[in-house]
Amino acid sequence: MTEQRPIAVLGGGSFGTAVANLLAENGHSVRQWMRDPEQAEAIRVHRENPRYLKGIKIHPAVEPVTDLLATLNDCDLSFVALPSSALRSVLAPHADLLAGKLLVSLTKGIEAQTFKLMSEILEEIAPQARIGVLSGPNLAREVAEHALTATVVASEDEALCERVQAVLHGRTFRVYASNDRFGVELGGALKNVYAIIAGMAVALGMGENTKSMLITRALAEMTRFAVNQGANPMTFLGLAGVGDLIVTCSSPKSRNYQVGFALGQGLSLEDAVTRLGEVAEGVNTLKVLKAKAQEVGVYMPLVAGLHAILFEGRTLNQVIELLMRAEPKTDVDFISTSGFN
Ligand SMILES: NC(=O)c1ccc[n+]([C@@H]2O[C@H](COP(=O)([O-])OP(=O)(O)OC[C@H]3O[C@@H](n4cnc5c(N)ncnc54)[C@H](O)[C@@H]3O)[C@@H](O)[C@H]2O)c1
Ligand SMILES: O=P(O)(O)OC[C@H](O)CO
Repeated sequence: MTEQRPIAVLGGGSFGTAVANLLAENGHSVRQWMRDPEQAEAIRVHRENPRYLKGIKIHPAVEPVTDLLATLNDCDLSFVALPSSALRSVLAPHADLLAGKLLVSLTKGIEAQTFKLMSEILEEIAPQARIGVLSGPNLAREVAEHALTATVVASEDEALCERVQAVLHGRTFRVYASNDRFGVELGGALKNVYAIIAGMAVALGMGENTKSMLITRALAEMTRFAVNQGANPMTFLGLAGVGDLIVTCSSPKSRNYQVGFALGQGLSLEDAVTRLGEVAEGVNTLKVLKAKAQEVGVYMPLVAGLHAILFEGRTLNQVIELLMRAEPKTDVDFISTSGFN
């Protein structure tokens, strides 16, 4: 059923645009808020977002807007697709408008100073709001081009999940539900770090065995950390865990993978990020995750290895030597090894 009130999408980047189009194609009227009036005007006139999703037609029911206050007033359901570095500063000044509203974060990052996930920030800013997250193997361009795609909406609020499924579910976009908001959101944030490593491995010409080892050991690390933080490890077997890890570690369309690929080609981190010109959340996540893993005593050798290369002056060969010669471990953490002597 078509919603009476418009639905808001906050963020003028590639994923905000892809989700705004999906909502509009499902018959909803959409206000896509962006900070840049010139970008809004360009979309209004040309019906395209050339900087972020060149070649994708923007549906007539998507209205680009720059008045955040009016947008939050007019809409009771908002999808938040802002970079993690901007979410708090954009929404905190409007906290009083958010009580009772439905806020769904699409952002896959961790706040640098607090180690908070985006829905935790939303909760802090707007304790009276109803909060959820959407995460999964969802490359924006493929979503916009109608590649068959699945995602997960997660919240303790079942009615919120049903509403998101109702507005977003469509012919090419399938929305599964979960009540593990923390696990789903953590999966989306953590996988970005491993996509950088995977991109590097490809640029360096590493083999298929290596790529498979990387993805599988990444999943082991992510899950180990998540369990330490109180998440349900089973969530990591789903779309928002292994699903998103696979797509981001295998696709040159992923920005995090692209940063890793550029690093593997010999670019500095600064040049790799500049060349990308879009958000690659994994760079910040790597810094905060390395510190957090150390603080809570979780063994994350891939995270530590990438951090050592990018921020501690270690060479790739030194790190590979360390990783490969590390003390042998058991394969899967959560299987009892009591049968071993
Ligand atoms: N692109 C994808 O395939 C994809 C898929 C799923 C989730 N995500 C997540 O969505 C989030 C947004 O990513 P994206 O791909 O849309 O980013 P993007 O790089 O395509 O665009 C970022 C947008 O945010 C805007 N922005 C930056 N700082 C801002 C600020 N202070 N105030 C207001 N707007 C600001 C930019 O102007 C731009 O419009 C990220 O956390 C990303 O991990 C992206
Ligand atoms: O382009 P990336 O690396 O931000 O990844 C996009 C999505 O998160 C993939 O699910």
